[in-house]
Amino acid sequence: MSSPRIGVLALQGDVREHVRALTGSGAEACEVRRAAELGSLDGLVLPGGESTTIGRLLRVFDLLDPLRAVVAGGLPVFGSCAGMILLARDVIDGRPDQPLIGGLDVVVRRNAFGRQVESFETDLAVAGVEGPAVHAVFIRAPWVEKAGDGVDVLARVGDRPVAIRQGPLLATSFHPELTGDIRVHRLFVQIVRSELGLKRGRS
Ligand SMILES: NC(=O)CC[C@H](N)C(=O)O
Repeated sequence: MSSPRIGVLALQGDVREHVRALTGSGAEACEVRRAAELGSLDGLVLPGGESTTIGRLLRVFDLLDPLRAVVAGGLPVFGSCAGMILLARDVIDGRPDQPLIGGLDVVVRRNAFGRQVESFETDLAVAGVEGPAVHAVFIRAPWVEKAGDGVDVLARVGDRPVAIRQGPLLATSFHPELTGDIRVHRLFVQIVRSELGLKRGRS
């Protein structure tokens, strides 16, 4: 089977790490900066970084509406950390006017784990990821405060969802791209492949 083509939004954040993890998961990965590049993609990753900065750059580069359109059109998207915030329908403790792409029926709390533990690491069981627990790195991470019925929770810290899926959209509060364990990226590539299969079946 040919490799799915997966873009990584490359305005700010840890782009190279995602490209590496996607390539290791059997995808053809490319950096994306312009709306014209979205049309050729089978999937997209929104990296971690700073959601307010990425949001501002989305406006500057006229990417906000094109991204909303591809999400509404069913493109599989994986958002990690800041990427999860961008996919949310609303954010608590965001900056005023912070632009979101939306798509996931969730409200997230930005910088949710608080100052004293802004960054921490823990091992998590993630539904859909086989084998040992995933070592999860949280850096000023959000959590999911409210989720609609269509959202599957794949992992929690305490009772807070930190990995979720809604159809072709996947999001984690943590950074699977930073650990060298590419199983979450493999899960996303699987989602992309099965969406491609569905699309072919329909056409
Ligand atoms: N590591 C991250 O992506 C941090 C997210 C950041 N706190 C934000 O609001 O976007």
